[in-house]
Amino acid sequence: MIRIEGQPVLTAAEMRAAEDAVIATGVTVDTLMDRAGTAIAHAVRRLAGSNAILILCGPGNNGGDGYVAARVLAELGATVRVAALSEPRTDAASAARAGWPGPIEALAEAKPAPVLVDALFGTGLTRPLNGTSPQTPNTPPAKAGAQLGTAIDDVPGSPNWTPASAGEVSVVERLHTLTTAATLAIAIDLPSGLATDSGHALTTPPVFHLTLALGALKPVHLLQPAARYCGEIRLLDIGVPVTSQIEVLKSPHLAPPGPDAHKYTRGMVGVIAGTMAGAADLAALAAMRAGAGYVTLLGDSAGPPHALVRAAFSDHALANDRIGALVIGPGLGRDDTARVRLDAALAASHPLVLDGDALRLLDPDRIRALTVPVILTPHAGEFDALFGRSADDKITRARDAAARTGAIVVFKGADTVIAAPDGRVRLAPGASDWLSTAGTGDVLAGAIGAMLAAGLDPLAAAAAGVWLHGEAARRSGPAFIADDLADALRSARASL
Ligand SMILES: NC(=O)C1=CN([C@@H]2O[C@H](COP(=O)(O)OP(=O)(O)OC[C@H]3O[C@@H](n4cnc5c(N)ncnc54)[C@H](OP(=O)(O)O)[C@@H]3O)[C@@H](O)[C@H]2O)[C@@H](O)CC1
Ligand SMILES: [K+]
Repeated sequence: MIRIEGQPVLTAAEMRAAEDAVIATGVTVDTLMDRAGTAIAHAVRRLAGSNAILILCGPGNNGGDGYVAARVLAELGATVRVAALSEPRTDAASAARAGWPGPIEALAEAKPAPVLVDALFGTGLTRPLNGTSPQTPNTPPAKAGAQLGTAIDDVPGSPNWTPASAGEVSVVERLHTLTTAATLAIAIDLPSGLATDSGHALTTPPVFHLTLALGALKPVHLLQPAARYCGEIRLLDIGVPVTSQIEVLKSPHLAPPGPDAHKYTRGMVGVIAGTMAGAADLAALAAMRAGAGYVTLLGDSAGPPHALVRAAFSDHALANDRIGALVIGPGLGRDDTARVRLDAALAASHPLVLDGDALRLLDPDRIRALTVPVILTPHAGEFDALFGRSADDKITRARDAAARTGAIVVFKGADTVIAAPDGRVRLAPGASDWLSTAGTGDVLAGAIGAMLAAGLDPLAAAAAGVWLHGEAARRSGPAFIADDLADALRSARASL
């Protein structure tokens, strides 16, 4: 099981193309399914210990993976049962089922087990589960002592098999019931019911403890609301080479200051204050805690720390060519003073982090006309206001916005998407729900400002800022306030 940091993320079509490329070299689908099922079996065996396992198999290749996993688990000595939704519809899944020597129960009648493995639907689910299965398999006739090793003629599709006659079963209801009854629920590739690429649920699945992604991560594992159903995510290698412009965010390489460092070599950040001075204070504090050597706050400010250099807002103060990044937007306001300060900031030719009210005062064309590196940090409301609403998925929207403005776009949320104009994307996994409190966005803007001023390229700066922010939140536990979060950036940075 591979941890997900830094891993490429592929859409369903890209994953199929990667598999097809391997198949074109002479490797069969059955071989890939065998690798997938075997990897699943070993992972499940490690997690399940001696607990009994129930594997739910669907009609496609996701179900095929389930049959292979069942066979290998049985060979490994595990107590394993299989329940099927319907007949296999692919040759590979049929072959996999034929390789399972035990009985196959009807999903409608299967009793729970302590460990539940969902191999009903994977990347092939393209429409909602309508709640009923079209071909409910009948329970095979029970033979005395029928356990593992039962003859193959007991399974659906065999001469002894009789199709369902006892009505339809609600797939979704059975999945929920059996998952809830289990103490460990594992989804194969993705929880059944979720769309692979959009982050949406076609049908609401239960919440799993763990999802074993096959061959590569997919957007479903990172985008909300889908990701919250996946639980922990681990990647299983199935020998399919994959590359993508989209990667999971990973911890940044941030070198500590060298012996010849001084405050300016570590990066000077200018933060522009506005009507709500506290927001700019938070951004400035965050820039300092993230490691900036010198932070100056231009405009009215009152709070600590003493290390923050305060100055009146002026074109002269803005013209300081030591400033490596300007942060503008937190608490800026939208009045005439705010517009004057924003115009001056855009004219000052420093790399920019544009947040909050700055995003409300600008339009995409004006951002596109800027010649300095620019990082935008909109939350969903600011994003909609700037780029318009759209039904597209969050990755597509962030990419389009980056291409349109020429800026790095940090589309914030529980599933922050960072997109560059050249199409590269970084996806931040599993943000703390406690980040939903005032001022945390200001902290992010400041942290990104520190990274930009330190000389990281804009995508790396945005990614490093988001990572530090997420790690600081994780370290802060529950019920922190934005001031605590800014302070915790120090410990997040120290953990690298
Ligand atoms: N390709 C490879 O090399 C490898 C792939 N691998 C594995 O394959 C998985 C993808 O397999 P897959 O493409 O067969 O799709 P899968 O998710 O099993 O389901 C499709 C089936 O469900 C049906 N169906 C769809 N919607 C439905 C609905 N609402 N209600 C009812 N039925 C519905 C659909 O029917 P259809 O839409 O054609 O009518 C079709 O029969 C992938 O996640 C990974 O686990 C690995 O083994 C490695 C090698
Ligand atoms: K599944």
